[in-house]
Amino acid sequence: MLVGGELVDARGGERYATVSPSTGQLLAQVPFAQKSDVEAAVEAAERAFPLWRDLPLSQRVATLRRFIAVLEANEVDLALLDAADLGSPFTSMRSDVRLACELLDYVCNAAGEVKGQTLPGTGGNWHVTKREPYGVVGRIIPFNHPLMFAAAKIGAPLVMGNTVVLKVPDQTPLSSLYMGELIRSVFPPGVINIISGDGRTTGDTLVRHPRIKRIALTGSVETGRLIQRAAAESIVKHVSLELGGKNPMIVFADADIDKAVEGAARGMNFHWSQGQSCGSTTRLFLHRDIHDEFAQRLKARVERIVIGDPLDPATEMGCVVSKAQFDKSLSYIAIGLEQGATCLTGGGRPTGDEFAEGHFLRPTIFTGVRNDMRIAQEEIFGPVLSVLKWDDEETVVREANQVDYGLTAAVWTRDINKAFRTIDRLEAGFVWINGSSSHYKGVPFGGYKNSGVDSEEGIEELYSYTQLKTVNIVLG
Ligand SMILES: NC(=O)c1ccc[n+]([C@@H]2O[C@H](COP(=O)([O-])OP(=O)(O)OC[C@H]3O[C@@H](n4cnc5c(N)ncnc54)[C@H](O)[C@@H]3O)[C@@H](O)[C@H]2O)c1
Ligand SMILES: O=S(=O)(O)c1ccc(CO)cc1
Repeated sequence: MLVGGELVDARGGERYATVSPSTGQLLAQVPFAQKSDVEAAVEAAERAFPLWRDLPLSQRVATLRRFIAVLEANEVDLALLDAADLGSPFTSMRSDVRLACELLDYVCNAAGEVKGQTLPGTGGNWHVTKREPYGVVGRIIPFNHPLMFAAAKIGAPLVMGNTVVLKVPDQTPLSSLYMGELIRSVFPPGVINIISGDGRTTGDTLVRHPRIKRIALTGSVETGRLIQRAAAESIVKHVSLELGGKNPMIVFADADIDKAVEGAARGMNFHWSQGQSCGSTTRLFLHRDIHDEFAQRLKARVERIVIGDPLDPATEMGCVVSKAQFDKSLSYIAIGLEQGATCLTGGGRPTGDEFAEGHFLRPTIFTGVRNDMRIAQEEIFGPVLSVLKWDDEETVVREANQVDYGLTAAVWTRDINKAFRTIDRLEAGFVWINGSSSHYKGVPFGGYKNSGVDSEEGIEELYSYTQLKTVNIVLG
């Protein structure tokens, strides 16, 4: 782990194993941070804060640019670690490193735009606002894009003058820990501290720390709720949450079917993450007139996806991260069948000896899904797509909204009026018209309803790592 500029183990020597999801082999024993280790990381971040805060913005940006250069120079090694630890394809993990660099580049460019205001004077006085960092920020990330989240999600708090304690994902810690080694000399000691461990001890200690006012989680709804409660039991905190989704993609009969079929396959992120993406469009609403043809074309499309060894550059889809995630997908496949849906393709492990040991699953499509079925309501976080048939606009919008989540949504039509009418009524924070899956540089991403609080990736994220101070200059 990286604490106060030093590479350290847990003080008591506690470690846990991380295992390859594609072969079952032990990859490494990594430090398991206990309460005293979290305390040490927070103290190191506190010590580093005044100097880092007082650096001119241009110097903080220059430091982040050196960080980007280190990531770029180590793209292959970082991507290999993620492919081995997570099971996603090496080529996708290389693009994750590049995405992290792009997101960091945006943060560097946008930082100068985070400004205070001058307000109309009262009685000759001046009133100005300024933005100040919080101090130590606790940043907690999930398993599905390990390096990308570890690198990109520390950019905004750091550039705004905070120091950070980053808690890396339990299942996929290797690339984040290696990143700690690589950036040890880039940042002054204690500005960025990187700790590994679990949620219950390591994450919870960080969340409850009485001198951390600002906590940010990317993770599940369940963890988001636990964190809101734990934070509130400690002190009053600013908690931002990027959580799960059960995202609808609505295809009208007039849509460009070729593009929409590709959009549905890409929207599931079979290629990028085996469906383990919060923004995946996992509920596909097909208009009755195109339903059968569309479903058949989508089946043919996903059956062409090359499943294989995550380390092989030719692989398009790897395996899911753990036995728990594998079993969860299989149990939802069983539930889908039990509740009367039809498995159009997939439904289990691919055949072949090379798939016997790993957590490999075929892309799975269910048709005949009703909105009240569990596979239409609950986040599976695996390669399982639910297809629902629709007739009238009002019903499809109602059903699209009839879930507890509200992260992304997609609408496919050639009619701009239909498109806007529909997106205006969809309860989701990030909506595509004739698109899916993509994030765009500088464009905010965040959820409605149980999918989160606040947004990231746009200027609002930078503001969210500052607190507002109003200064009254009394002249009268
Ligand atoms: N909205 C987004 O941008 C986004 C992006 C990726 C993943 N996700 C969501 O993340 C989930 C999958 O990732 P996961 O399984 O790693 O999520 P998770 O919620 O189980 O874990 C996320 C992180 O929280 C930590 N954690 C767990 N319990 C904690 C606690 N009580 N206190 C403090 N920290 C705790 C974990 O150790 C881990 O580092 C899915 O629900 C997915 O939708 C959301
Ligand atoms: O794959 S997802 O989890 O949906 C995801 C979330 C955020 C970003 C960029 O920050 C990329 C992918």
